[in-house]
Amino acid sequence: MATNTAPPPPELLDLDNLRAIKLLGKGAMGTVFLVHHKSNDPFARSPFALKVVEKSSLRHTDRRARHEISVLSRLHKHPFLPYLIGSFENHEIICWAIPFCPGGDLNVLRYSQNDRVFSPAVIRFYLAEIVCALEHLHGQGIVYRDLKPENILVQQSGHVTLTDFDLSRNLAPRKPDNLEYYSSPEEKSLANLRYTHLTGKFTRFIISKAGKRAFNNNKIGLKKVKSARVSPVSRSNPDDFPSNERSYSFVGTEEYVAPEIIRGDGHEFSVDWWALGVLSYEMLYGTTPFKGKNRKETFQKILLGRPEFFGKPNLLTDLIRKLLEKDATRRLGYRGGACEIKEHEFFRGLKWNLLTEVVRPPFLPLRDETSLTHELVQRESGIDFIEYFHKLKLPPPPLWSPSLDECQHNVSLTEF
Ligand SMILES: Nc1ncnc2c1ncn2[C@@H]1O[C@H](COP(=O)(O)OP(=O)(O)OP(=O)(O)O)[C@@H](O)[C@H]1O
Repeated sequence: MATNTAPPPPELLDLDNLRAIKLLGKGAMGTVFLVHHKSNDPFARSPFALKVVEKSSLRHTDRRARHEISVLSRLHKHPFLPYLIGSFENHEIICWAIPFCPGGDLNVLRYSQNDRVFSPAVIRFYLAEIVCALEHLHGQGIVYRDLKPENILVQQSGHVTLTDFDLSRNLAPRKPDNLEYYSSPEEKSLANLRYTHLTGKFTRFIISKAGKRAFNNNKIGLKKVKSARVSPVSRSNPDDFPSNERSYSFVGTEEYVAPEIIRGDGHEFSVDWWALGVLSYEMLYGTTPFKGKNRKETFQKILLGRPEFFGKPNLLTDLIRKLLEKDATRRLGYRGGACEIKEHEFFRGLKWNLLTEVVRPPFLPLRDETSLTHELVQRESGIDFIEYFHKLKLPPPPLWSPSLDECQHNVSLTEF
């Protein structure tokens, strides 16, 4: 799927020459603008998205931003992944430009459907593209760790793009003839140290009576969580273990987080296949499979609960069941990676190499945003980017339209 040509070096953005046309969104880490080059592209015919992260006293925000930039710089124009157009850093901000996706995200799109679910044919299309994107990431040694509908954007063409790589991690590729994972003693002791903080908070609620019973009677080799601690620091430096086979960080998004992340067993690429199972379930039924009343209950369900399926079993429910296997080593995709998932019967007959050629994906953005952007620029409704950014330090403008407010948003676990 990826092109073989090396990407051109990302340009150093000239902020004085950029103009913010509108605010695209705001996440926990950054603010995303639609911008254009004032001199090279005065009519904003090729606008792009600019993610701006304010530097703060918390050093890890800067690190996460730089990590995201470094991951993006490694993604060579894959059809379902963004690439780095350019970046800039000064004493106040770190920002980087990526291609603009005018179709919103899969969460908003799902909420716009009747019954707030997608048909199996639509699910098949989106899953196929996401599998290709994850395959490419895993091939680069990147585990994504934040797959959720909000992070799947729709391009003008109707094809998808994964976004938001600040939770991703570099892992050493799996050794094919050594499928069992053993971490080095050094890594384990370092991970234990890092856990000390986070697990303290986490285990206090996860080790409830039911949890204790499960941990004691575990059938799939659950490691007992030490009465310990778990550290938010784990998220702060994605490169602490540059060539690990596993990561011990506690990251992800509550309803999407894999059991092995909660258990603290160490995790690797198959956490993305678990999240793919959760995503498939949500697209099919309009709700995630392990949603509880609160975080504690959600995590207990992830560890102990079985996903409930409605109606007759079919190829899609079979795929979901195999992705939602709690034992990572038995999960679809663990041994054979993306190939194993592509070979599932649900995708039978799909021409993987022709996915990008699909000219009528299930949904196309209603209006060509480029012409809308052009109009905004003509009316001079754009604001100078630097000025706009400084104004953000004042009380922020409303970020979401009423229709967006209706949507539930899955928020990444940034800190524990
Ligand atoms: N390339 C893009 N094209 C269009 N909109 C985008 C693009 N990138 C991001 N957005 C919008 O900006 C919002 C925030 O972006 P993003 O999720 O990358 O920020 P974040 O701070 O990393 O978020 P998080 O809270 O998940 O860590 C997204 O939900 C999306 O609506």
